[in-house]
Amino acid sequence: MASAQLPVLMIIDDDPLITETLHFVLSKSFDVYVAESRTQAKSVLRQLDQPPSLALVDLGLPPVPHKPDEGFKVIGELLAHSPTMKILVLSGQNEDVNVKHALALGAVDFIAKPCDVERLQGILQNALKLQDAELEEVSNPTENYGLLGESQPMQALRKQISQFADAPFPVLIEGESGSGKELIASSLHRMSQRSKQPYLSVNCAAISPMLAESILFGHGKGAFTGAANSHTGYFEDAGEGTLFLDEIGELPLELQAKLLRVLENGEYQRIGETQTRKSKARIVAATNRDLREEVRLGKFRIDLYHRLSVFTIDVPALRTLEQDRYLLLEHFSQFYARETGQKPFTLDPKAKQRWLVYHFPGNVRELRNITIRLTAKYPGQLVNEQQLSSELDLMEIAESNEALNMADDNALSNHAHRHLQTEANINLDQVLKAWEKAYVNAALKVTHGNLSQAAKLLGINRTTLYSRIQIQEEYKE
Ligand SMILES: Nc1ncnc2c1ncn2[C@@H]1O[C@H](COP(=O)(O)OP(=O)(O)OP(=O)(O)O)[C@@H](O)[C@H]1O
Repeated sequence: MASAQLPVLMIIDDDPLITETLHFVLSKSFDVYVAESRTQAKSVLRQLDQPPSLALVDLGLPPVPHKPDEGFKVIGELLAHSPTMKILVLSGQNEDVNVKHALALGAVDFIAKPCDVERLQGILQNALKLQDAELEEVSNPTENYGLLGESQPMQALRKQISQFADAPFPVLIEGESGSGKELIASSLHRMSQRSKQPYLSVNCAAISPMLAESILFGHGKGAFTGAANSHTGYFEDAGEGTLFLDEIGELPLELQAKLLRVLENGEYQRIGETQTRKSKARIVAATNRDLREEVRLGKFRIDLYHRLSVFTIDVPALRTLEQDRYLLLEHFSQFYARETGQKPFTLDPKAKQRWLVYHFPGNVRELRNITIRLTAKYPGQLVNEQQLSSELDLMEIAESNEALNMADDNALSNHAHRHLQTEANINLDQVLKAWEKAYVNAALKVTHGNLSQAAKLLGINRTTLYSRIQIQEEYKE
């Protein structure tokens, strides 16, 4: 019998040998749920009363088990479902680039297969302990409601929060994953005159579309099969407090109409009842999608978008917060050292430089996770640039290539610098050939294979282009 007291752990892996063994061993300490694919994981999540505290995720999952893409998507979806979940990657596909990308997406750590079960137990217990400490920190934030940062965009953000806290309109919070939207929603509540009233948070991505209406608005007795008693919904439970609708872009279209009505006049009905009720709750919504684009695609109602977006808070991405990256590092390295009974690590000057130019695609959540790993690996030690780089996402190089301005010497040399730091065994000839090939192919694509035009585009003559293509072909063979 699964005990309600045990923390919930979800294992997502398509290898039955792994899932069965882990289920057997870990069931003593965890309430274990297993899924073999991303689709199955979603349906298991929807059946659970409370989100899992922990997840163990394989990267290569069906329908493309030889690639990490499904695993990457699972990480995003799990965090969308429950932002405080601790996700560990358990993977045989431990090429650096994959593992680091998974970490940047929000996983706390990775464990290479085959894994030592005892070590795994320890890692899971440790993640759980940190999660408890983090939840406690959020419920007891000291200054600024836990929102750290002194940079100009953070100061502007705080000002906006205090301006909007008591405004009689909903607030829409837009920002990348891990940038602090949930923290901002709770700050809006705590700063408002409603702070003594309930603060309820519902993740629209996490509720089944079938049950969403009942969850939000409640139902009357006998409203549908299985509705033995009447039930209040979130709007009712929130009373005069704040209702935070996270991932609002995921709300089914039919419910968007009902939400619009509540926003317009506060009115709603429980399913199966004719009595109209009034909600006095303040609505705060958040999204990491571009809602204007969702409107354009017909997935989000334009009238609802206009209602929600009267007051919009645009949360800055961590990479735009300059020295805050360092301030957050200091804060979290102290925090995790304290929580794990270790001495904090410190970055040496070069590592510090690297930290300050890193892109942080997963924002503050990624920063926290990097800090957790560095605390575990280098307690009380000085971390050098190479040690730090091996914790950072390599895919940023691929992305930064796109934004590279060839005319800008600095951008090029920064790019080269990062490339050298993050990839072992670079061969300059191969790098240059790869660039040449990319340009030649692009020119041929743009000109639909017309050699003369492609040569013109590239600023070389036709025969030179022809011989370069031949060299490339020979090189390929
Ligand atoms: N400015 C900040 N100061 C301190 N902690 C922060 C800050 N911003 C974010 N965090 C922390 O980073 C983590 C991610 O933040 P949060 O869950 O609020 O992000 P989010 O934008 O809601 O992400 P998602 O879209 O994935 O749900 C949390 O642990 C949060 O406490």
